[in-house]
Amino acid sequence: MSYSSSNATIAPLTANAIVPIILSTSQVITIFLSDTLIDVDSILDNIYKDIILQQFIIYIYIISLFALVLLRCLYEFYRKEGKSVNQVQNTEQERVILVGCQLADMDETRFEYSLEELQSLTKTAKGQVVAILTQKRERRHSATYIGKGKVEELVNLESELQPDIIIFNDELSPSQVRNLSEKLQARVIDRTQLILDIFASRANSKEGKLQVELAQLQYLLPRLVGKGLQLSRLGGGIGTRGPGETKLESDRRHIRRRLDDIKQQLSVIVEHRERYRERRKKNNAYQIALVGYTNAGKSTVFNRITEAGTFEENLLFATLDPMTRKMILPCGLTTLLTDTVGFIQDLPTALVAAFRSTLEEVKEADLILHVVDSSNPDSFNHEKTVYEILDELKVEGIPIVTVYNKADKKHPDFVPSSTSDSIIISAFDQNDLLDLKLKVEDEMIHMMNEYRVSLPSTEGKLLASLKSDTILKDLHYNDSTEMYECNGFILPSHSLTGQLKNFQA
Ligand SMILES: Nc1nc2c(ncn2[C@@H]2O[C@H](COP(=O)(O)OP(=O)(O)OP(=O)(O)O)[C@@H](O)[C@H]2O)c(=O)[nH]1
Ligand SMILES: [Mg+2]
Repeated sequence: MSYSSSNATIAPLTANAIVPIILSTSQVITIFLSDTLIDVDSILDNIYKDIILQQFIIYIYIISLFALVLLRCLYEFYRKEGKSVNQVQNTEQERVILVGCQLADMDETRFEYSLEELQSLTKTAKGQVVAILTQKRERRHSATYIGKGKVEELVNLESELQPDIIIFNDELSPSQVRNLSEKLQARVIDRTQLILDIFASRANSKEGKLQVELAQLQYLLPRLVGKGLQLSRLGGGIGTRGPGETKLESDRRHIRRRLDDIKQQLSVIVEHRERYRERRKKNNAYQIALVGYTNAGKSTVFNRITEAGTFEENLLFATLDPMTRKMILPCGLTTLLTDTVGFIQDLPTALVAAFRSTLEEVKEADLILHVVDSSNPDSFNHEKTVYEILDELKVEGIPIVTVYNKADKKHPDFVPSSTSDSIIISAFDQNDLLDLKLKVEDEMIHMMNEYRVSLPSTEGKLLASLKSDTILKDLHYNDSTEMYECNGFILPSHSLTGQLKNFQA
């Protein structure tokens, strides 16, 4: 490090040693040069000033260095503290009591599966189930969901187990929530709120966040009691999480304004998505959609046949945003595969509405791959639920292949029940995935028209398109005619169809 002055360059740490030498020699220099052009005193004055300035700068430098080190230490200390506080918050699970009401027309196993599912949902929302309380009733109690005696039982259980939250297995009416909350200390939420909460913590894209917020506000609006009620809902644990930074605390009027705003923003995104879809259609892309019950293994299949990086986890609703990737079939044909949000029994209507635009992708598909988890004892009902939701979304006339997944741990009672074409695979088995691709190829051929053309060698571009855009079954060069003889299958709507007519064999 060096210090520069107008007269000299002096290393700061040697400056003090130089000063006495300069002082002792200054008189001699003054005698010799007294009558000369150089004023030695003024030179020495300047040197003194430089040295004082230099020392001042060194002190400032050392002080700043200390301050910086101190600040860094404080920053590191608080960063670590903050992290450990967050870690505790993340790992600290909320204690949950689940409450279910089995109606007379609901069979025992169905009810058990729905409670198991509620447990999985609670686990996904990072809750810890400490007790499950159930009751059989003709119909749900209009004021408190479960009967009076059962509510008393719940109150006692609550004082014994001290849960943070009590989750009811069905959607509660606003008055049921109110009445139950009056009797219970813990937060009362229903299945819908739990699902909305999971969606809120999963939403990544702008569209996903807006859709979840829309669903949450639509759920909240009829539940606001009184004008101007404040809902301080953020940061309170399960059932209180909002999408992104948006606060869910406000009055009705504000919520309505926000709803309009979200709808407006979503319509812009939907328009963009539609344009994108049109473009894909124009490019003759063959579109395949993966649909299925949550946790069936859609993203796992998607990742392994397209080598994309979609979030796959043994949690419900791992995927919220649809994702599309290229999938090349063994015949060389390029298709577009879309992974979608999982379905669930009693999917909150607000969510179905909010995710309608996302699921529009499915309506546009040429083929649907319906993934079913064959290891789940309730797979039959899962399949049924998916069909019901597809009906609700008005997905009609699209061929469906049922993909029974998780064959490696198939449930002993599992029997394929699909009336559509089906295949049993394990997403972890490469051969099975190849079989799935061949199955897709087969399905496509059923929808295609056969063509036979003879192409002159000058039609290299068309030949390349036939390879990537159609299923080219046979291609050979005929020496005598000097033509390429091609035989394959093409979608009736494909733009190449017209061109091929000119070269029909
Ligand atoms: N044993 C076995 N596990 C599988 C198979 N396919 C998927 N899984 C597991 O099932 C779990 C759920 O898989 P995902 O691919 O996230 O399921 P998903 O259908 O995309 O779920 P959502 O996004 O929630 O709708 C993960 O733990 C996967 O590892 C399979 O063939 N065999
Ligand atoms: Mg997924």
